[in-house]
Amino acid sequence: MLKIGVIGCGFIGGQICKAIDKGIIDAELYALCDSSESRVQELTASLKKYSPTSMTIEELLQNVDLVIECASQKAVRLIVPQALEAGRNVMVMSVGALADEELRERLFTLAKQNNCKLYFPSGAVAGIDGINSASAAEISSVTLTTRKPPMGLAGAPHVKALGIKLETIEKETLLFEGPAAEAVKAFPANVNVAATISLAGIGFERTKVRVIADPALSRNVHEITVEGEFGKLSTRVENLPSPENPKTSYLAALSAISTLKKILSPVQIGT
Ligand SMILES: NC(=O)C1=CN([C@@H]2O[C@H](COP(=O)(O)OP(=O)(O)OC[C@H]3O[C@@H](n4cnc5c(N)ncnc54)[C@H](O)[C@@H]3O)[C@@H](O)[C@H]2O)C=CC1
Ligand SMILES: O=C([O-])CC(=O)C(=O)O
Repeated sequence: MLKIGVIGCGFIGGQICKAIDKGIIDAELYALCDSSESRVQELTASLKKYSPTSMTIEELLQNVDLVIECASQKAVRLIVPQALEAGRNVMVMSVGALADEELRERLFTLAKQNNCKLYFPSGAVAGIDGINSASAAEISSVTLTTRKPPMGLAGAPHVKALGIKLETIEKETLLFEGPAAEAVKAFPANVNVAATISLAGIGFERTKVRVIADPALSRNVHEITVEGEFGKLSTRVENLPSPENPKTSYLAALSAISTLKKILSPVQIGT
């Protein structure tokens, strides 16, 4: 049975572990790692079937078949190269880290050299399947418009750097417009989806992103528009935010669970 190690025991990590524990994913939950040991202990206590071992990153990488990163972009830089060098397959949630071209090339090269798989779930958006298909021909433009309740953008470097007072925003306000390469640095915990879209489509420089704070919203809304030789594609999701971490949408955790099911299934549906 596939041995899984989860790095990051927050909302997404918790949902993945609970899905394995309930038997929704036919794999063994072997190890957990978090910079906060109390998070590991709380999550372990909530499980019924498995009692995964709390490990350091180095121990975890030596003991599992599949490493799941659901921690932070910083953690991707630290963990994923080591995991690939150790010959492990890796699922990455903090995809924004791959806006760094040097890191991206290094990870893709290591995956190839070590015969490993790197998985990037669709996350909180719909339409990655269509972008994948469309990219088999020319794509001329890709735009992501992300709207979140203002406090769902709290702590973002862009918000801090510009001194934006999110609590005083009274109407829909455009906070950022620019390439995905800049968006994922400006909002590292809000638009990882822009990185996934860039990887699937036309890259981090040509993918355009708009981030809007809207006090009228209670959901995280992501709209994608793609034009190319295939025609035009538009998607819109209205995501319920996680009650534990309002920056993250529930769909993002479900996409990780769904990707795990796909990895384990002999039947593959969708691009
Ligand atoms: N690809 C996508 O569509 C989406 C990606 N994300 C990203 O996925 C990641 C996880 O999201 P959530 O579960 O909502 O976050 P969370 O904040 O609920 O949990 C993250 C956990 O990782 C731990 N952590 C952080 N850095 C670490 C490190 N270097 N080593 C070990 N543990 C570390 C934290 O202590 C925390 O327990 C975040 O980076 C988030 O931005 C979130 C939503 C959508
Ligand atoms: O969960 C979401 O709505 C999107 C998100 O935070 C991200 O892509 O980083």
